Amino acid sequence: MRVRANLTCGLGAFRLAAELSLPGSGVTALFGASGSGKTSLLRCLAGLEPTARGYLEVSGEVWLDSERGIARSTHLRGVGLVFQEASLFAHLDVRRNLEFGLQRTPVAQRRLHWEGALELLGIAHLLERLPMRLSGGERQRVAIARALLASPRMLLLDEPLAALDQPRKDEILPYLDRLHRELAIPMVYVTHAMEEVSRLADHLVLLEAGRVVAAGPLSSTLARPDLPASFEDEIGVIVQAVVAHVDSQYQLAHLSCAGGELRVPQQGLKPADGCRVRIRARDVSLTLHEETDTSILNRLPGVVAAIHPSSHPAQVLVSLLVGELPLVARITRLSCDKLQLQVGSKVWAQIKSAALL
Ligand SMILES: Nc1ncnc2c1ncn2[C@@H]1O[C@H](COP(=O)(O)OP(=O)(O)OP(=O)(O)O)[C@@H](O)[C@H]1O
Repeated sequence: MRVRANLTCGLGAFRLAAELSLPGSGVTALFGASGSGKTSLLRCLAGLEPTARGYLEVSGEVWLDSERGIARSTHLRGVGLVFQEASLFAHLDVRRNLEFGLQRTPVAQRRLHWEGALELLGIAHLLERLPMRLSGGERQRVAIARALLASPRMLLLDEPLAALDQPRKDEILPYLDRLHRELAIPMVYVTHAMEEVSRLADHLVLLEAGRVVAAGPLSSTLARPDLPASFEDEIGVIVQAVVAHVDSQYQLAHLSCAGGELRVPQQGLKPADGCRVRIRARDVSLTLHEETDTSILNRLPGVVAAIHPSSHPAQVLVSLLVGELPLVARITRLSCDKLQLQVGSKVWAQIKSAALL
């Protein structure tokens, strides 16, 4: 199961040209600045863009092949769409909105059933409410459930959290996490919020001016030192970790990961919980010996794997291996020379900030 695409489309002066190979399940994030073409690409996948040309194959089915005159319409592609504003029918209660999703798919082709969708999105208690009596987060959960009840072959989400304030985002993110774990269909998630990408995505596509400038598994793509300058602040790694224990006196969670132990401010985690941590290159500094007289808690021994130029001539990006954990540090070229760093140098990575996602 894969998504293979080689798409172009022209919208006024803007031209999208995207070649992609995405996994057949899990979340692919389309990330890029405003106007980079994220929504246009999503619309091409959905069959909503009449100027789309090229080739698109999803899980072995050809949805678009301009050379062979194939252009499957949106409703035959079987995509679920969720937009920034939940487009529920205002005059229908939640139950009838959901039934609308369900009725779009014949019984024999239904893969997610009523109870399953209600449970997955935590909306069973909302069935009798009208959309105007739901919070923004609840509305989006209903919109996602409605899209899923149509048993789509691909779920496309266009900035589903962008219209929500932070508490509503925090309310809905755990449900998106569950979708991600429990659904076996590809999900494509458009956002310009790196926190959402880091938390939810398995695969990342970076777009700039209508082009794919990098694509691949989330952490290795973000760790690439050759990302265009506009993405340089995002360079770093996403670490998979497990809570080893929680220090209740200092409210720190001790996390075990491939590189050793990390300590991060506790956020309701329990021992054995899995979590993700984002460590940006700009938050990692290097020393030759372990510095113990420092406020920085997270200090890990590693070996320099590569040194790359950065988009600013004053800086370099140093790729490290801390045990089996790759890390990237952005330091000045001057410091790199002063510490005489080279491939194989032993260093201590000081992590100034590790964001729990
Ligand atoms: N129908 C249209 N006609 C002309 N230009 C369009 C049309 N739709 C989009 N564009 C242009 O195409 C470019 C890409 O737009 P798109 O919405 O795909 O970007 P985006 O990355 O999703 O941006 P944002 O994050 O702001 O939503 C923009 O410059 C936009 O102005």
